[in-house]
Amino acid sequence: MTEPAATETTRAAPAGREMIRLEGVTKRYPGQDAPAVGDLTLSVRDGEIVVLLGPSGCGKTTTLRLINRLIEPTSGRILLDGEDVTRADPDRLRRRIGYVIQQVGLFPHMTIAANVGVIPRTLGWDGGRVRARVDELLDMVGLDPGTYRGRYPKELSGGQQQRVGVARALAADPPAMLMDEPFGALDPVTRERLQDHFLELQARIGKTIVLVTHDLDEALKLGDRIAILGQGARLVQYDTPAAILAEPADGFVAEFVGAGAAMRRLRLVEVGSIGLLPAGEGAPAATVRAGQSLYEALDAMLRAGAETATVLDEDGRPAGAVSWSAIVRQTPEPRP
Ligand SMILES: Nc1ncnc2c1ncn2[C@@H]1O[C@H](COP(=O)(O)OP(=O)(O)OP(=O)(O)O)[C@@H](O)[C@H]1O
Repeated sequence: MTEPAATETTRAAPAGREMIRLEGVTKRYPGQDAPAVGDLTLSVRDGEIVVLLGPSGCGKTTTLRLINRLIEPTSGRILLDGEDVTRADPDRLRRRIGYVIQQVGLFPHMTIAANVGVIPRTLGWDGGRVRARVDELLDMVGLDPGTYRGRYPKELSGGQQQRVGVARALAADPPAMLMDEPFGALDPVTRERLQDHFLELQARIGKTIVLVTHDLDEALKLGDRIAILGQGARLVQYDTPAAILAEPADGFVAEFVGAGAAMRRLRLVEVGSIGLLPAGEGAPAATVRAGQSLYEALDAMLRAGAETATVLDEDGRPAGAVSWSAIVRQTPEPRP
């Protein structure tokens, strides 16, 4: 029996035009023998989230900061929407690229509204327009403008400050956004919630995003594509989360994705995308929605002590069933 090819729960990488391109980019810090970034070529398409993933010190942050020229390359070219920005005015460039960092970096003595409005004010927008934009942005990141506009950063939780950081980065509606460990400083529950919110937001605004993390699960969850970097920002593999888990390019990547790659892959495959069995009679012990992942189906089965789970369609009606053995067949061994 042939089953339809499984689809990923993550959004397919948009096939759009190239928005960011690094071309043979090298960065050598003074006094360092090896370059922090050595001859890196990387292309990011319009509207996709690319995650830079790799061990500590491999050059992720340096790569990110080269894109908005907080760090100047030793050699190579960086293109934004086809334009060589290596010689562009850095201030103008940074207005076209939002930047979000782990420590948020809000101005402590300024209200939330003033923080979010920094760039529009530098651009000379009038007061009314800045205010309207600030309220729109706070709303967009899930903070009630009436409640938060006049507060100071220290009066907000870490997660709320992070949302303000994102609002500020989006203020001038830049086509691209750079995010350096944006959820790194948050507790696990807040981090999960903000990641989900971030994906919902991105589904609406479709920015081109380069995000740095050293957390594999974060990379798998957020990335349309993941660039796995080795020392000196050597591009070891650049592919979708599912492809990286299924076919690690070499021993370095295999070790990085580690044991658990097959389990992690289950999170990326939708229940509804594998061939379903007919739904059984009577009340099901375990149920799962078609849009949930095989991981969640397995979890429901384990909790119910059942070997199958009934799959419900959007209206909550049984659409079929998924079995333990069908899930096992969907999970090929990663290549050694
Ligand atoms: N300003 C600097 N001067 C000299 N060397 C630097 C400077 N900044 C970074 N480096 C070196 O460049 C290399 C890459 O650093 P970078 O911060 O880009 O790595 P990273 O992958 O972001 O690391 P982490 O995950 O630990 O933040 C490291 O060896 C680091 O010590």
